[in-house]
Amino acid sequence: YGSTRPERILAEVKRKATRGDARSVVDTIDQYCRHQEWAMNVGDEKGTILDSIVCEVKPRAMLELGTYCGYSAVRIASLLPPNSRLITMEFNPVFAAIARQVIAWAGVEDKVVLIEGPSGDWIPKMKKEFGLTSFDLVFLDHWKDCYLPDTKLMEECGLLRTGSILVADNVICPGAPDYLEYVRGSPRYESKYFRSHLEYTRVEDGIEKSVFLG
Ligand SMILES: O=C(NCCCCc1cc2ccncc2s1)c1cc(-c2ccc(F)cc2)cc(O)c1O
Ligand SMILES: [Mg+2]
Repeated sequence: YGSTRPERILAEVKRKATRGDARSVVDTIDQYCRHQEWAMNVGDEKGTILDSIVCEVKPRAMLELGTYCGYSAVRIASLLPPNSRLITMEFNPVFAAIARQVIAWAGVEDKVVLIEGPSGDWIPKMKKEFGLTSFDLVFLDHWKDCYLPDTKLMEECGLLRTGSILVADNVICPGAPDYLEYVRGSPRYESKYFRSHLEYTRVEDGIEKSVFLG
């Protein structure tokens, strides 16, 4: 019977990573996905860029769109200051179920809230549901053609404040051309491209960091 790739990643984490050690969970997934089977985690190279931005911003309230197996949620949560929280959103219930277990194994479940469902449904509800005023940092790593509409929706719902930072994965591969054009062309954003590679490959990819100017 065929297990799914996320199930095989979880099995590897339970076999090789130390419970409660977020770093070992991240390293185990990177090793597995580099040497056994590729998977769409942000990965070690782009992950280091993400880490530096999380450490610089020290977000109290952070949103991740696209959880997958929980790799970046664990990476981010392990760097969050006390009393801060990552809300991570996953559309696919199979991915969400695996991610919950990966997040628990890493011992970061008290910093992470995983919500299931489509971003378009959730974004308008988030202020009320979570008693939020705005997000300090948003990591976009979900459907690439949703980056732009969801960014506009977050603006409309007042989830971004002057200084809120958007970090977008995969702006080259698979690519988010309409999103890039928007954040780079809009006077309401100050955008910067961090050149890197598609996770576990030599293919060019990159991360776009965009500061909302209000
Ligand atoms: O699609 C990607 N990631 C999104 C998965 C969609 C998950 C969603 C989450 C969610 C939450 C709320 N509302 C709606 C949605 S939809 C993705 C794909 C590649 C890639 C690159 C080269 C390839 F040859 C093949 C795949 C690499 C990456 O780093 C990715 O992130
Ligand atoms: Mg990605």
